[in-house]
Amino acid sequence: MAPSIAQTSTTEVVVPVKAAPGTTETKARVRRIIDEEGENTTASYPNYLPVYDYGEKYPPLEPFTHVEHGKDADPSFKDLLIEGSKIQKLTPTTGSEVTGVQLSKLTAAGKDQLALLVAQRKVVAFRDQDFADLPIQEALDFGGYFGRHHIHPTSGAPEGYPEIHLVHRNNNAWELDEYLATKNSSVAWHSDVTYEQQPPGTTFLYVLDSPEVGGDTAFVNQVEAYNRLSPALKERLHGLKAVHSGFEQAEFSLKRGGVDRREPVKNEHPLIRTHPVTGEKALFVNGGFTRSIVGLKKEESDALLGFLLAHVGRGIDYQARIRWAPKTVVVWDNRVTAHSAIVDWTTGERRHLARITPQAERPYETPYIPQEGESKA
Ligand SMILES: O=C(O)CCC(=O)C(=O)O
Ligand SMILES: [Fe+2]
Repeated sequence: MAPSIAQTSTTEVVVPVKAAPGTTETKARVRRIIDEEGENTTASYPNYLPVYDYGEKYPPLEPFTHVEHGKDADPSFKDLLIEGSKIQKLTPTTGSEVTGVQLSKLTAAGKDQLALLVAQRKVVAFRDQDFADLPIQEALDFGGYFGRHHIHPTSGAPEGYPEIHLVHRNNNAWELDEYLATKNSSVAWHSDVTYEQQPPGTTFLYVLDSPEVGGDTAFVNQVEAYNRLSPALKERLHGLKAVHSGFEQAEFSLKRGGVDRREPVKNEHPLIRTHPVTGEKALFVNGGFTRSIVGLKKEESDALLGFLLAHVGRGIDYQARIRWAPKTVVVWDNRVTAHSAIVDWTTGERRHLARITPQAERPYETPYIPQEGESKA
């Protein structure tokens, strides 16, 4: 029977392993899903099937200077939204869909404009892309323009390309049942790997296989989530920091027999972060990794964080939901959004996506300034 991939509480992928990790033979440590499916795998992109290398251990990430290309961008978008292309808003505040643009053909100016457009719209779906058909290294070279590649500590990757994070399920039905036995919903809002000191910015997810119906991805706009707060609460939240932790993800992975390729870390980030390109402020908390608010007692922290996460989670009036048509590449700004897979298909169809995750600046905040019409009282 084909293996199934279990989902962590943060929707990151964990390997299903039958053998204990940490054996000494290097060869035995590498488990390749295609080996288990056999050469007759029905994956459209077998080169993207996940490999988990138990032998690999990476040193801690070093700080680096992030170059934010969105700052250099021409706001006319003339090198991105070229003649014949079409852009359409998905909702008034959040998300756009573009046709008639081939991302892989963009010039440097076009890529700068891509970073700007994504910062403004938060998430943009590009249809009819050749991305998945490129050699994996070319896709990585493209993504590397936007920042240093993040290598995920626990997820599977295509063989030889640890910079690619994979989402892969091919026998969803029982897994969803198992998941829903203890949870009411599969929705798990998160921003990616925010436990890192420099979490990702402009991020790419492209589809390799997807169910005919279902398995969409939802994105919520955390600038809008911030804007909706009262001036009094905004002012109070400024200056506060929250702890973001990767320990639970690592623990979960190991418990399931998966890998942990780097020692887990915690980092403190401002609760309200400023986007370096738009100057917008965003509520920077997420259910995947934000654990507590620094300086508050436990009950206070739990209550405030609980309110903020519930606020983001019910923001259907500032979300966009992307349907994965074949050859779609979704680009989003992880600094100002959270997202969740929607695990709603029970047909056993394969869902297989690849993520390229350039890291960005260390989150920073700028002081609270009342918006026009806002008074603190
Ligand atoms: O499966 C999805 O729709 C989203 C997966 C995810 O959270 C990610 O790749 O960052
Ligand atoms: Fe994610």
